[in-house]
Amino acid sequence: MAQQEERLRRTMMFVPGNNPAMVKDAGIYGADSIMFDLEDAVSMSEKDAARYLVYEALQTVDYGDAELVVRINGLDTPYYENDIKAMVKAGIDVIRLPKVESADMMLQLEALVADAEKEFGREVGSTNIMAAIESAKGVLNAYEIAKSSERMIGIALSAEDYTTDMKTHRYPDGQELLFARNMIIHAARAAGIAAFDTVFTNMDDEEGFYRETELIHQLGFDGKSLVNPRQIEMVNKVYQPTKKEIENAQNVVAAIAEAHAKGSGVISMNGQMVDRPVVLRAERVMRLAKAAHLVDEEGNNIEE
Ligand SMILES: CC(=O)SCCNC(=O)CCNC(=O)[C@H](O)C(C)(C)COP(=O)(O)OP(=O)(O)OC[C@H]1O[C@@H](n2cnc3c(N)ncnc32)[C@H](O)[C@@H]1OP(=O)(O)O
Ligand SMILES: O=C([O-])CC(=O)C(=O)O
Ligand SMILES: [Mg+2]
Repeated sequence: MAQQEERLRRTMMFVPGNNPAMVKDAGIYGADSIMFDLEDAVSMSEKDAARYLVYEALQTVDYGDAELVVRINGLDTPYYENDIKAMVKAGIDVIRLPKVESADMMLQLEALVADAEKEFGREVGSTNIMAAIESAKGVLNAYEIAKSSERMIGIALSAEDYTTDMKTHRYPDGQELLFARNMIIHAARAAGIAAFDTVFTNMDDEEGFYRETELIHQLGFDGKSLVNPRQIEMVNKVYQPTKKEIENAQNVVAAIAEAHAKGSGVISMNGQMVDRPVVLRAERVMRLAKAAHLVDEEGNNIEE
């Protein structure tokens, strides 16, 4: 199982790699992860220019605490090798491979990333990878893909290509994605990595975006791929814990700290057994509450 430090990944925003203004300002909106796109947002004639622009931006722009991700071109294109070299050289945090259908594809990526790390003097193993699943075959192989490499931090559903492969399209109720979403969230959880839901492309349908975000939050996804900064606030709102959840988490964290101080791992709180899974859930609630600025670094409430 890939053991990566868990960080919040509620919002992973696509930024077209050929758009200098968007690339330069991508850090100001507060996305947890910024995903520069070299693939489908970039036309064939601009592939080299986009790679160069993103490479330069990674050297010069301060993106703060955001995780930096790049979606490279697929393994069936003439571009992916140059993409991998340039992005590893620039020190990208995560390489996202699109249209992944098998674990072998991730192993191919992993080998090229390791070669590039050696070539450019980066620490071997320092570049993380993730897979976007965009076909029936990819969905059926989701678990093999998810556990293919120690470098894997997550898998994402890419529903635009997936629904095309399935000979359907996207509907408002999302029924056509139920199987894929469930496969992906199970594969990710079983492999101990993050699960990302797909983009929502109708910028004028706020209600639909809210409903979809509520659904994927309920299913257990870590977050969503986004196409527009306006979507960030809504996702953060859905992922923000309630006052009651925070209070309960604060009590659990305090109680377990006290128990540990006395050398015990299990305690009872208001007649309820508190053990490791309860503590892990409470710690996640506290991370989400901190990210939403509802509690401070010590976990104390911040007054509104
Ligand atoms: C199926 C797939 O593969 S999806 C992934 C590939 N697609 C993409 O990457 C598309 C990314 N998104 C976009 O290009 C745009 O958001 C669009 C075309 C969807 C909508 O564009 P607009 O209607 O112009 O967006 P909007 O009016 O909300 O833009 C507001 C501001 O946010 C900026 N912005 C919009 N989208 C992004 C983005 N994805 N990344 C960074 N900045 C962005 C705009 O430049 C604008 O900045 P400004 O106020 O300084 O001029
Ligand atoms: O990863 C995403 O959600 C966007 C994408 O490529 C798709 O839907 O095909
Ligand atoms: Mg796609």
